[in-house]
Amino acid sequence: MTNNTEVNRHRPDVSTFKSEAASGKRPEGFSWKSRGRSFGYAFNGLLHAFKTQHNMWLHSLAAIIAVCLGGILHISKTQWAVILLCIAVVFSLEIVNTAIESLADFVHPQLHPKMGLVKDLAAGAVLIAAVISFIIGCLIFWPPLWALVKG
Ligand SMILES: Nc1ncnc2c1ncn2[C@@H]1O[C@H](COP(=O)(O)OP(=O)(O)OP(=O)(O)O)[C@@H](O)[C@H]1O
Repeated sequence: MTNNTEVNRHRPDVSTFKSEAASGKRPEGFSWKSRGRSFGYAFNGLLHAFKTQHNMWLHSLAAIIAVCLGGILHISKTQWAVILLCIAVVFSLEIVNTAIESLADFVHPQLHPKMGLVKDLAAGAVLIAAVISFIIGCLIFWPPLWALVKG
């Protein structure tokens, strides 16, 4: 369940957005300023997910372990690419899951079987990515780790 106080604390200041909308400035053409602002909003979402989602901490721990093992075991460039892709997919899906949870809580704060199913489905997507990533990690790290242990 998403904490509303946390949501409000990290929500971007939308006054600029509102004033632009009111003055009919939006949609605007390309500008580095608006791209920078857009990047700021995305970064804000990331920060919110890291601060409020305990699963993000677990994913971070797993990612740090994987990166350390990759460095220690000198895995190949292709293996690095696969590991980094796994990390990106798990983090991205967790953030999408958080977005769906927030939306569900906002649209329908009361308990409803459909809302429960929506959240279960989003959580299922994260679970698949995390389990498959774990298996990929084992496939990549186990052989060199075993060789290191055996001496
Ligand atoms: N509004 C709701 N109606 C019905 N069932 C719900 C509702 N909200 C949550 N649930 C059920 O409770 C489960 C957990 O929901 P919650 O929002 O706490 O997600 P979580 O992933 O466990 O929490 P967190 O985001 O803190 O890790 C859902 O997967 C769903 O089965």
